[in-house]
Amino acid sequence: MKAPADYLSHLNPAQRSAVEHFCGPLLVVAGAGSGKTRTLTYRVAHLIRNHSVDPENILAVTFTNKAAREMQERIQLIFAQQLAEQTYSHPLESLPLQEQTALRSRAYKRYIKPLWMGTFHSLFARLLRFDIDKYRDEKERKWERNFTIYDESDAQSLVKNIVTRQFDLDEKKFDPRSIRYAIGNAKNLGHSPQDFAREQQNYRGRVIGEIYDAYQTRLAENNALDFDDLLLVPARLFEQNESILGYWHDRFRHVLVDEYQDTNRIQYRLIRLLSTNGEPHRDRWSWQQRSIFVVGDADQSIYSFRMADFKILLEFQEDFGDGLPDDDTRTMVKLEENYRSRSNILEAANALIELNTERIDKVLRPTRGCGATIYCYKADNELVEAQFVRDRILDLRRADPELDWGSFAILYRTNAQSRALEDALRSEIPYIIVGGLKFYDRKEVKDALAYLRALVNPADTVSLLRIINTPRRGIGQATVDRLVAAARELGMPLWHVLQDETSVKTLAGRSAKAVQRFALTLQTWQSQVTERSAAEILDGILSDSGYYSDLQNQGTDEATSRLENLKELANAVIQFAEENEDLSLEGFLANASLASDLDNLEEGQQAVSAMTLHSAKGLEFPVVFLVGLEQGLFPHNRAIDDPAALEEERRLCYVGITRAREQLFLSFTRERRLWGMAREPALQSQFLQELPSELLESNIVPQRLPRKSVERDRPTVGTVSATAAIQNWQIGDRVIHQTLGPGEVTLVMGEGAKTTLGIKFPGLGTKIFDPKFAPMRRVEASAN
Ligand SMILES: Nc1ncnc2c1ncn2[C@@H]1O[C@H](COP(=O)(O)OP(=O)(O)OP(=O)(O)O)[C@@H](O)[C@H]1O
Ligand SMILES: [Mg+2]
Repeated sequence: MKAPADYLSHLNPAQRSAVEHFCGPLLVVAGAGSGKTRTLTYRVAHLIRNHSVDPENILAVTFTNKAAREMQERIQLIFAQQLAEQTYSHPLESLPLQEQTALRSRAYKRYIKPLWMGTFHSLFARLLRFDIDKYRDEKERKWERNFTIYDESDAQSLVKNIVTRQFDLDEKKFDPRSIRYAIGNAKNLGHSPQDFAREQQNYRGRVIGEIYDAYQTRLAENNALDFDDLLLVPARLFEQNESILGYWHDRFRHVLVDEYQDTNRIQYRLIRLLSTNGEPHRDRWSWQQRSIFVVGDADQSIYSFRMADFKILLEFQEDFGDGLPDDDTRTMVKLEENYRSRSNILEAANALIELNTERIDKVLRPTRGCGATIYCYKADNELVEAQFVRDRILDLRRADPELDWGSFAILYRTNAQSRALEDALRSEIPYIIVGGLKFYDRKEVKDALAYLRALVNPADTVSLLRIINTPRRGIGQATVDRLVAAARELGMPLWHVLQDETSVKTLAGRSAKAVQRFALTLQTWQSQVTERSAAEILDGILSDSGYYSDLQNQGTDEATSRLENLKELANAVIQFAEENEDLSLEGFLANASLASDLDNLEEGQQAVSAMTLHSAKGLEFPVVFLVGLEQGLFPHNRAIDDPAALEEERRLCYVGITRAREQLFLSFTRERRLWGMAREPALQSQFLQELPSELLESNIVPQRLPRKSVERDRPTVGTVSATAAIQNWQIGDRVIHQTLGPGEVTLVMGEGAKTTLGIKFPGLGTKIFDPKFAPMRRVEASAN
């Protein structure tokens, strides 16, 4: 019998029961901040420590790479502490620093390294590195294990290339972005190009089907996968090949998933296949020595636009408990205490989410006392709003030295909102944009990665094309076109054509020389790929290709900053090698393609975090600013007339509020400049009105609408009587709508009781209403 583990004392009884549950399926459902992620983390430690599960047999899925790192650190600490007790009979913290480091490193090697812990994409990309060579797509095409991962912009440029060059279509009519989106959706539904084509009714759809088909061909030619493939290919592989599924099923005896409410159908398929080996029914016996453990909160489901479906969470018990005795407590644990937020913040969050109709009621009690009142600030415009945020951060820091920059988060609905905030913060406050300014999306970083990819996987024509004349080396577009055409004609990859003397000789003398020099530089470094470290190769290829000197010659501030970014990329290569004991370029490249936006946020980094609400999931901060609470912005314009979408926006607001531990600021503006247009009047978000007014303090004059007046579906701006509604509406009439604010009638259809109106709201476009039911009144009749 092992001594009880200390870490169990960090858990409440419900959390503990979830951690101690050994075999079979288990669902933990609970509201925000109730310790779901903590429970999952401790469970991994417990499986290893108490049930002697080999870490190799554990697959733990996190929502971000950062979350995976945090969990690993926590588990590493638990085992370092255990090793300290076993080896020295002393607590870890009492040992000399050197011993502590040695024990941590032993814990890392023994327990963390063999664990498979990460996002769906990173875990299944890793799995494909073992087995993708056994996969065949519907056209019997195959991929090699050194495949390249195309991120979104690579995928888009491939689509663009097909649209404009291969199909000779007008980019304006066949927008590569929306076609890539359609392909992504088809893939997420598991539809092949053939399935897709079969469903199309019109010409455009059929053309997109052909583009999809060509896109797949090009991916296969380039030995590349896009992000969707990282999940779709393993799912198909498992279904194609029983023995491969059998192997991984046997390997991952314990599967754990965080944020299960945002799982999509493909992710679900993977989890289900791995846990059940594809068998429809599992009895108690078949669950022996294995488990599936998921945690989630349907109220925080915010990724439906990426096909996430919280019904997957609601169906878990039926799904995995099928064949087991009908006993709720065996397959579900509820956590009902919130450890994160001050009670007043939690109360506001609970009151808001209760307005959603599509939800299951939950209990979420505070464990912490009341904190500072939530403050709601009305600003004149987005610049003043940004100044408010900056000034509050500075004030709070001055007042409380314990608050470091990392204690603050600024959350907004759309990425574009960050600019004004950045401008205000820049000179005085260190900040990072989580998810917006993607390091790996910067041009110079992408160029450098393309060089590296071309070295590792010369078949990767997309990367080759990106760098063939970057920096300019006299290989003009006409030359590139000829080379590409030659590659098609000869049926060989572009890379071979570049090295093929006969083809190169057909080019004009100067171009031919430039091509030869370029090919030679690549060849030289290619031959070093296995011998030198990734950092040396990066430095070497950027020097020899002339990339560095080109930037140095430019001498501008921008070029300097690009050089700094490339230096930072070299740091990333080195850091990756150290952390993963992996010196290979392939390893680094896979990691770089997957680097989630959230990776910009490092543990303990001294900076204010600014990010979209979507990126904030799972995180917590002592002080949170939730900005831009304006109707049309948040809730987003697209959601206002769609009840299901509006509920998702409300969940997003719930996620935002529940990120705050101590203090919450809300703000909105009177006017806002959006999408580079003139300033437009803005109206406060309905979510502000839905929060209990007694929990808020604000600078708003006149007073906020009393809470009672915002009960759903009850018009409150004026009383709309039947007679008032049946009036002679005319184009040009001015109205006030309860949530959308002032507007002007631009369209009148029908008459009397059957009138329908089109009303234009500044900044929101035209909306169609039945005046009998719309919560609005006429304030000024048209002069006509
Ligand atoms: N039993 C506990 N005792 C004290 N603190 C706890 C306990 N359980 C969790 N916490 C703390 O509460 C906070 C929230 O925990 P955690 O992030 O695991 O919640 P969560 O349910 O995953 O939240 P979210 O829904 O936002 O993902 C963390 O700071 C965590 O350390
Ligand atoms: Mg969590």
